[in-house]
Amino acid sequence: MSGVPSLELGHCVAAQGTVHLPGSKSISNRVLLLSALAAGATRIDGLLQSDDTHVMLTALAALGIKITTHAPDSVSVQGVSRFPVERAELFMGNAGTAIRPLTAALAMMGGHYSLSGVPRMHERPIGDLVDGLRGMGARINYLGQEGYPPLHIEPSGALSDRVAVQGSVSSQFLTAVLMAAPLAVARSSKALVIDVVGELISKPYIDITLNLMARFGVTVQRHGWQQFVVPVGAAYRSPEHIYVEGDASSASYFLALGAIGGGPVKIVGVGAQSIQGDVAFADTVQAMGALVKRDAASIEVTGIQVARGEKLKAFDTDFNLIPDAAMTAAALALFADGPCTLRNIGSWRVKETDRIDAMQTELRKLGAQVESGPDWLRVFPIAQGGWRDASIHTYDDHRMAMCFSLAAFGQSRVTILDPGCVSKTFPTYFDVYGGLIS
Ligand SMILES: O=C(O)C1=C[C@@H](OP(=O)(O)O)[C@@H](O)[C@H](O)C1
Ligand SMILES: C=C(OP(=O)(O)O)C(=O)O
Repeated sequence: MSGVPSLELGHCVAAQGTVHLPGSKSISNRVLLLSALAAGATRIDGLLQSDDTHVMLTALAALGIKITTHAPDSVSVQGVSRFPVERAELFMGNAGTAIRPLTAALAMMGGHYSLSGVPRMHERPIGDLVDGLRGMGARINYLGQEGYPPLHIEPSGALSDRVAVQGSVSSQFLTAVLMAAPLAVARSSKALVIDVVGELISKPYIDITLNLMARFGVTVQRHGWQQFVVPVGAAYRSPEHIYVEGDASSASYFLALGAIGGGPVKIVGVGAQSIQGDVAFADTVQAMGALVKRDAASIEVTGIQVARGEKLKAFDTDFNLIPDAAMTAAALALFADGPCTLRNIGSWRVKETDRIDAMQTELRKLGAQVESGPDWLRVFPIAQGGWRDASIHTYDDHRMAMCFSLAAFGQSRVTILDPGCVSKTFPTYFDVYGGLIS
């Protein structure tokens, strides 16, 4: 798909089949970094192969980490207590899960590093993380605009045993400090107390972080969402083998396809035992009227209304806990029986693009009435005869491309521009999609 300027989607009436999900982006990038910082070697299977994991793998290799590839989705990482390479310029693409945790780890480890990304990455805030790290003694300078990458990191003196991190712009700042914390604990021989300032968003991603840190031998003491303590003696130990479960955000497109395309669509790789918050998107499609069956590691959706010629039920929902899968709900709203409101999604404005503006602009092209505010979006379904043919801009945002593939179930001709942008998290998305629809 890479390099293809556009993809015209045929009109679809049905979706049915089984999808084997690619590995979770959030888990893959966390596990890669934790393996690099752990005593011993870790074999990782089910690793996501995409732009976001590619930049993390490339950065770790540039830092001197030994990575052996067994198969495209299987690597072994030899952990270190200090990165062997003490001077490096690292390119982080547009991967929030790479640049933010690596910034914290590099700031606490010593060495001279610069981190940069694609132009959009230089518009995505990192100031709250840098302020927190500077507050504990790290030396970080901005190479461009204050508050945004690119950054330069220098070795610091003693690090304090207390750090405050703002949680209201991105949970990735807290994740970054948590994952790097054992490095600070090792240097100071004191527990590290992390205070969260402001209302923490996207909380389930912190659960992923704590779960994986525990699998690498570090148990964080947690006081609600306000304070986290990483104890004296905390040090990562390899669990030897980690299997990465399927990506729950990627699952959302297929859950939605099952709902609007009749199904059954079975998604293998995430299920009731998933550690990812985005599996809760199955509750959204269920509340909209689809039939959902959950097993430990799979979910099956049947769009029972489609057979009855009914529409999906409208919703008015706070999506703060699942900001990525929430975009799929905005696309599903086109097929609802009334206006659908997505609330508490302000973080959309600082992701791959301003997703509130982008969604509004592109949904309107199809004929939908859309309203929005600083942190909300309301989508009115498109009535019979109201659909318009449209070329959908994707703003280099993988989720825009994947969400708008659902519009092929409407009554217009839909063309996705720059479909290759799905390579950020799901390079084979349109092949998998093509195998389900008819
Ligand atoms: O920690 C993570 O793996 C992620 C956290 C979320 O970001 P925010 O915390 O910025 O909402 C999410 O949108 C992103 O795709 C992945
Ligand atoms: C926000 C996203 O990515 P990132 O990890 O770059 O923040 C996303 O994948 O929707």
